[in-house]
Amino acid sequence: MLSISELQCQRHQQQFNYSLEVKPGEVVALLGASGSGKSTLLELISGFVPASQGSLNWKGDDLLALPISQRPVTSLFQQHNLFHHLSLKQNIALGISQQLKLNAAQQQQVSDIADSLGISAILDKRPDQVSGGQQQRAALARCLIRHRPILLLDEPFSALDPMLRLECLELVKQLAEQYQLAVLMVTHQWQDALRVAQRVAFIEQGKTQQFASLKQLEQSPANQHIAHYLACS
Ligand SMILES: Nc1ncnc2c1ncn2[C@@H]1O[C@H](COP(=O)(O)OP(=O)(O)OP(=O)(O)O)[C@@H](O)[C@H]1O
Repeated sequence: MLSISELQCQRHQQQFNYSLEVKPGEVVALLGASGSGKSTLLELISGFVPASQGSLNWKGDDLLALPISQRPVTSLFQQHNLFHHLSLKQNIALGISQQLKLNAAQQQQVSDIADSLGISAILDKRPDQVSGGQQQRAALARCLIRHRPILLLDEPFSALDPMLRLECLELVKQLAEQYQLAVLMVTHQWQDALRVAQRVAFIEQGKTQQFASLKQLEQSPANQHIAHYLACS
Protein backbone atom coordinates (compact mmCIF):
# COMPACT_ATOMS: atom_id res chain seq x y z
CA MET A 1 0.00 0.00 0.00
CA LEU A 2 1.09 3.59 -0.68
CA SER A 3 0.75 5.34 2.69
CA ILE A 4 0.98 9.09 2.92
CA SER A 5 0.80 10.54 6.40
CA GLU A 6 1.09 14.23 7.27
CA LEU A 7 3.38 14.61 4.26
CA GLN A 8 4.39 18.27 4.20
CA CYS A 9 6.26 20.81 2.14
CA GLN A 10 6.39 24.53 1.67
CA ARG A 11 6.27 26.49 -1.57
CA HIS A 12 6.86 30.20 -1.17
CA GLN A 13 4.54 31.15 1.70
CA GLN A 14 2.14 28.24 1.25
CA GLN A 15 2.16 25.17 3.47
CA PHE A 16 1.04 21.75 2.11
CA ASN A 17 -0.01 18.75 4.20
CA TYR A 18 -1.37 15.48 2.81
CA SER A 19 -2.67 12.24 4.32
CA LEU A 20 -4.15 9.40 2.29
CA GLU A 21 -3.46 5.88 1.08
CA VAL A 22 -3.74 3.91 -2.16
CA LYS A 23 -3.95 0.12 -2.28
CA PRO A 24 -2.43 -1.94 -5.10
CA GLY A 25 -5.09 -2.27 -7.80
CA GLU A 26 -6.90 0.84 -6.59
CA VAL A 27 -7.46 4.20 -8.28
CA VAL A 28 -7.73 7.23 -5.98
CA ALA A 29 -8.91 10.47 -7.58
CA LEU A 30 -7.44 13.79 -6.46
CA LEU A 31 -10.04 16.53 -6.66
CA GLY A 32 -9.95 20.18 -5.69
CA ALA A 33 -9.98 23.70 -7.04
CA SER A 34 -7.29 25.02 -9.32
CA GLY A 35 -4.17 25.85 -7.32
CA SER A 36 -5.28 23.80 -4.30
CA GLY A 37 -2.17 21.58 -4.46
CA LYS A 38 -3.07 18.41 -6.39
CA SER A 39 -0.01 18.44 -8.66
CA THR A 40 2.23 19.37 -5.73
CA LEU A 41 1.30 16.08 -4.06
CA LEU A 42 2.33 14.16 -7.20
CA GLU A 43 5.63 16.06 -7.29
CA LEU A 44 6.26 15.20 -3.62
CA ILE A 45 5.66 11.50 -4.31
CA SER A 46 7.91 11.43 -7.36
CA GLY A 47 10.57 13.43 -5.47
CA PHE A 48 10.69 16.61 -7.55
CA VAL A 49 9.59 18.60 -4.51
CA PRO A 50 11.36 17.78 -1.22
CA ALA A 51 9.23 16.96 1.81
CA SER A 52 9.82 18.88 5.03
CA GLN A 53 7.99 16.47 7.35
CA GLY A 54 5.75 13.41 7.43
CA SER A 55 5.97 9.98 5.86
CA LEU A 56 5.67 8.43 2.42
CA ASN A 57 5.81 4.64 2.38
CA TRP A 58 5.30 1.95 -0.21
CA LYS A 59 4.71 -1.51 1.26
CA GLY A 60 6.61 -0.39 4.37
CA ASP A 61 9.61 1.12 2.54
CA ASP A 62 10.40 4.78 3.16
CA LEU A 63 10.27 6.50 -0.25
CA LEU A 64 11.55 9.79 1.12
CA ALA A 65 14.94 8.14 1.59
CA LEU A 66 15.13 7.28 -2.12
CA PRO A 67 16.35 9.55 -4.94
CA ILE A 68 13.92 10.30 -7.79
CA SER A 69 15.34 7.63 -10.09
CA GLN A 70 14.88 4.86 -7.53
CA ARG A 71 11.32 5.61 -6.48
CA PRO A 72 8.83 2.97 -7.68
CA VAL A 73 6.86 5.65 -9.48
CA THR A 74 5.94 6.46 -13.06
CA SER A 75 3.95 9.49 -14.26
CA LEU A 76 1.67 10.50 -17.10
CA PHE A 77 0.82 14.15 -17.75
CA GLN A 78 -1.75 15.95 -19.87
CA GLN A 79 0.86 16.62 -22.57
CA HIS A 80 4.57 16.53 -23.38
CA ASN A 81 4.80 12.82 -22.61
CA LEU A 82 6.29 11.77 -25.96
CA PHE A 83 9.30 12.76 -28.06
CA HIS A 84 7.93 13.89 -31.38
CA HIS A 85 10.97 12.94 -33.47
CA LEU A 86 10.70 9.29 -32.35
CA SER A 87 8.20 6.62 -33.38
CA LEU A 88 5.67 5.35 -30.85
CA LYS A 89 7.68 2.13 -30.64
CA GLN A 90 10.85 4.06 -29.77
CA ASN A 91 8.97 6.20 -27.27
CA ILE A 92 7.73 3.08 -25.51
CA ALA A 93 11.20 1.47 -25.67
CA LEU A 94 12.60 4.49 -23.81
CA GLY A 95 10.85 3.08 -20.76
CA ILE A 96 13.37 0.22 -20.86
CA SER A 97 16.53 1.73 -22.35
CA GLN A 98 17.52 5.38 -22.76
CA GLN A 99 19.87 4.26 -25.59
CA LEU A 100 17.02 2.39 -27.31
CA LYS A 101 19.10 -0.80 -27.27
CA LEU A 102 16.62 -3.60 -26.69
CA ASN A 103 17.29 -7.33 -26.75
CA ALA A 104 14.78 -9.74 -28.31
CA ALA A 105 12.92 -10.33 -25.03
CA GLN A 106 12.59 -6.58 -24.44
CA GLN A 107 11.34 -6.02 -27.99
CA GLN A 108 8.75 -8.67 -27.32
CA GLN A 109 7.70 -6.79 -24.17
CA VAL A 110 7.15 -3.64 -26.26
CA SER A 111 4.99 -5.63 -28.71
CA ASP A 112 3.00 -7.24 -25.90
CA ILE A 113 2.27 -3.95 -24.11
CA ALA A 114 1.36 -2.28 -27.42
CA ASP A 115 -0.97 -5.19 -28.12
CA SER A 116 -2.73 -4.89 -24.80
CA LEU A 117 -3.25 -1.15 -25.36
CA GLY A 118 -4.51 -1.62 -28.94
CA ILE A 119 -1.74 0.36 -30.70
CA SER A 120 0.23 -2.43 -32.42
CA ALA A 121 -0.73 -1.30 -35.91
CA ILE A 122 0.60 2.25 -35.46
CA LEU A 123 3.87 1.59 -33.65
CA ASP A 124 6.03 2.89 -36.51
CA LYS A 125 4.19 6.20 -36.68
CA ARG A 126 5.40 9.35 -34.97
CA PRO A 127 3.18 11.04 -32.34
CA ASP A 128 2.10 13.81 -34.74
CA GLN A 129 0.76 11.13 -37.12
CA VAL A 130 -1.72 9.63 -34.63
CA SER A 131 -4.66 10.88 -32.54
CA GLY A 132 -4.41 12.36 -29.05
CA GLY A 133 -5.94 9.21 -27.57
CA GLN A 134 -3.40 7.01 -29.36
CA GLN A 135 -0.58 9.25 -28.12
CA GLN A 136 -1.77 8.89 -24.53
CA ARG A 137 -2.02 5.12 -24.96
CA ALA A 138 1.59 5.03 -26.14
CA ALA A 139 2.63 7.19 -23.19
CA LEU A 140 0.73 4.85 -20.88
CA ALA A 141 2.52 1.91 -22.50
CA ARG A 142 5.87 3.50 -21.68
CA CYS A 143 4.74 3.93 -18.06
CA LEU A 144 3.69 0.27 -17.86
CA ILE A 145 6.84 -1.13 -19.40
CA ARG A 146 8.88 0.49 -16.62
CA HIS A 147 7.23 -1.90 -14.14
CA ARG A 148 6.84 0.74 -11.45
CA PRO A 149 3.92 -0.10 -9.18
CA ILE A 150 2.82 3.48 -8.44
CA LEU A 151 1.21 5.32 -11.36
CA LEU A 152 0.67 9.08 -11.08
CA LEU A 153 -1.74 10.64 -13.57
CA ASP A 154 -2.01 14.42 -13.84
CA GLU A 155 -5.15 15.16 -15.87
CA PRO A 156 -3.87 12.82 -18.59
CA PHE A 157 -7.03 12.64 -20.66
CA SER A 158 -8.57 16.08 -20.21
CA ALA A 159 -7.62 17.20 -23.74
CA LEU A 160 -9.38 14.21 -25.33
CA ASP A 161 -12.94 14.19 -26.63
CA PRO A 162 -15.50 12.76 -24.15
CA MET A 163 -15.76 9.31 -25.78
CA LEU A 164 -11.99 8.85 -25.94
CA ARG A 165 -11.62 10.14 -22.40
CA LEU A 166 -14.05 7.56 -21.06
CA GLU A 167 -12.33 4.83 -23.06
CA CYS A 168 -8.93 5.77 -21.60
CA LEU A 169 -10.36 5.95 -18.08
CA GLU A 170 -11.79 2.45 -18.44
CA LEU A 171 -8.38 1.34 -19.65
CA VAL A 172 -6.67 2.81 -16.58
CA LYS A 173 -9.10 1.04 -14.28
CA GLN A 174 -8.51 -2.25 -16.06
CA LEU A 175 -4.70 -1.82 -16.04
CA ALA A 176 -4.69 -0.92 -12.33
CA GLU A 177 -6.39 -4.23 -11.59
CA GLN A 178 -4.37 -6.27 -14.07
CA TYR A 179 -0.95 -4.97 -12.97
CA GLN A 180 -1.97 -4.25 -9.35
CA LEU A 181 -0.91 -0.64 -9.73
CA ALA A 182 -1.58 1.97 -7.06
CA VAL A 183 -2.96 4.83 -9.15
CA LEU A 184 -3.35 8.46 -8.06
CA MET A 185 -5.20 10.53 -10.65
CA VAL A 186 -5.66 14.30 -10.66
CA THR A 187 -8.90 15.32 -12.31
CA HIS A 188 -11.28 18.25 -12.38
CA GLN A 189 -14.15 16.01 -13.40
CA TRP A 190 -16.30 14.35 -10.75
CA GLN A 191 -17.64 12.16 -13.56
CA ASP A 192 -14.10 10.86 -14.17
CA ALA A 193 -13.74 9.99 -10.50
CA LEU A 194 -17.09 8.18 -10.57
CA ARG A 195 -16.00 6.22 -13.62
CA VAL A 196 -12.61 5.05 -12.43
CA ALA A 197 -11.88 5.65 -8.75
CA GLN A 198 -12.71 3.72 -5.62
CA ARG A 199 -11.79 6.56 -3.26
CA VAL A 200 -11.31 10.29 -3.52
CA ALA A 201 -9.01 12.77 -1.78
CA PHE A 202 -10.37 16.29 -1.82
CA ILE A 203 -7.55 18.84 -1.62
CA GLU A 204 -8.24 22.33 -0.33
CA GLN A 205 -5.66 25.07 0.25
CA GLY A 206 -2.81 22.59 0.25
CA LYS A 207 -4.42 20.13 2.64
CA THR A 208 -6.32 16.85 2.33
CA GLN A 209 -9.71 18.05 3.56
CA GLN A 210 -11.46 14.74 3.03
CA PHE A 211 -10.31 11.27 2.06
CA ALA A 212 -13.27 8.98 1.57
CA SER A 213 -15.15 6.64 -0.72
CA LEU A 214 -17.09 8.25 -3.56
CA LYS A 215 -20.33 7.50 -1.74
CA GLN A 216 -19.15 9.00 1.56
CA LEU A 217 -17.95 12.15 -0.18
CA GLU A 218 -21.26 12.53 -1.98
CA GLN A 219 -23.41 11.79 1.05
CA SER A 220 -21.36 13.56 3.73
CA PRO A 221 -19.07 16.22 2.24
CA ALA A 222 -16.76 17.52 4.98
CA ASN A 223 -17.63 21.17 4.38
CA GLN A 224 -19.64 23.61 2.28
CA HIS A 225 -16.86 24.05 -0.28
CA ILE A 226 -16.79 20.36 -1.10
CA ALA A 227 -20.58 20.23 -1.28
CA HIS A 228 -20.55 23.24 -3.60
CA TYR A 229 -17.78 21.74 -5.77
CA LEU A 230 -19.77 18.51 -6.17
CA ALA A 231 -22.95 20.41 -6.91
CA CYS A 232 -21.16 22.30 -9.72
CA SER A 233 -19.52 19.21 -11.22
N1 LIG B 1 7.18 25.32 -9.27
C1 LIG B 1 6.49 26.01 -8.35
N2 LIG B 1 7.12 26.90 -7.55
C2 LIG B 1 6.43 27.60 -6.64
N3 LIG B 1 5.11 27.49 -6.42
C3 LIG B 1 4.43 26.63 -7.18
C4 LIG B 1 5.08 25.84 -8.19
N4 LIG B 1 4.14 25.05 -8.79
C5 LIG B 1 2.98 25.36 -8.18
N5 LIG B 1 3.15 26.30 -7.23
C6 LIG B 1 2.09 26.89 -6.38
O1 LIG B 1 1.61 25.89 -5.51
C7 LIG B 1 0.20 25.98 -5.36
C8 LIG B 1 -0.42 24.64 -5.75
O2 LIG B 1 -0.19 24.40 -7.14
P1 LIG B 1 -0.58 23.00 -7.81
O3 LIG B 1 -0.06 23.05 -9.20
O4 LIG B 1 -0.15 21.90 -6.93
O5 LIG B 1 -2.18 23.09 -7.79
P2 LIG B 1 -3.24 22.19 -8.57
O6 LIG B 1 -4.32 21.89 -7.58
O7 LIG B 1 -2.58 21.03 -9.21
O8 LIG B 1 -3.76 23.23 -9.65
P3 LIG B 1 -4.40 22.99 -11.12
O9 LIG B 1 -5.68 22.24 -10.90
O10 LIG B 1 -4.61 24.38 -11.63
O11 LIG B 1 -3.39 22.22 -11.93
C9 LIG B 1 -0.27 27.13 -6.24
O12 LIG B 1 -0.42 28.26 -5.42
C10 LIG B 1 0.88 27.32 -7.22
O13 LIG B 1 0.97 28.67 -7.60
